[in-house]
Amino acid sequence: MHEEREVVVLRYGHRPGRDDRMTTHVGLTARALGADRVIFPDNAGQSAETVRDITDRFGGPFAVELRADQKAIVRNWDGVVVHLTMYGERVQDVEGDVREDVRAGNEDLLVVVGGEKVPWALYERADYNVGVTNQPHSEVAGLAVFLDRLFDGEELEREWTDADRRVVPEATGKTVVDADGDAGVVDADGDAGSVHADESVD
Ligand SMILES: C[S@@+](CC[C@H](N)C(=O)[O-])C[C@H]1O[C@@H](n2cnc3c(N)ncnc32)[C@H](O)[C@@H]1O
Repeated sequence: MHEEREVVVLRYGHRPGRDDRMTTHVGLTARALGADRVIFPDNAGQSAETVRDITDRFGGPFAVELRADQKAIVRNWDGVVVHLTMYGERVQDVEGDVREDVRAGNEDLLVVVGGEKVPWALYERADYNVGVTNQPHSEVAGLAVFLDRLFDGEELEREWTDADRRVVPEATGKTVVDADGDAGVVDADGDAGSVHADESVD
């Protein structure tokens, strides 16, 4: 369901230090699983840098924005707003309606994931409060399952543009090649060589 409509992930709230890794992973997951853009709070500059760096190396298109006005972004969003929360309606019950709303209205979609407590106004403004199970877990897991449901798995087939490097899927080993495919082998940090299971396992 991609076409020209934008799917944007908003990370609502960020505690520097404590949330750095989680916020970075929200961005990486948004990118890997088909969103067009992530918006981080403006105190999450380090996470933004990491996600941009991965996009430069492994491809896009994917945009990262830092914004101070989280409340206003949600309030003024011109399109559909989904808020992921353990208290929401079951994803399996509403995923079709969300897809239909986005398609029918040719609307952009904002997917909001929280960190610490989110304001009640977000529950009220959201067109859908969606639970990926009604059990407490993590924004990264919730986002991954929601995006995969939204795109019906099609995001797994996505092609990447402007990548420096590409992972070669294989049963065993860690091979990363130039994106052209033929200009030598690099490892994930950009050094020459490939890493196989007998040499190193992270
Ligand atoms: C540490 S949790 C906070 C849990 C919070 N009490 C809540 O409202 O979901 C941080 C974020 O993870 C996401 N999350 C946690 N459990 C979820 C679930 N079962 N379904 C969807 N999203 C979830 C929500 O976006 C939440 O804001």
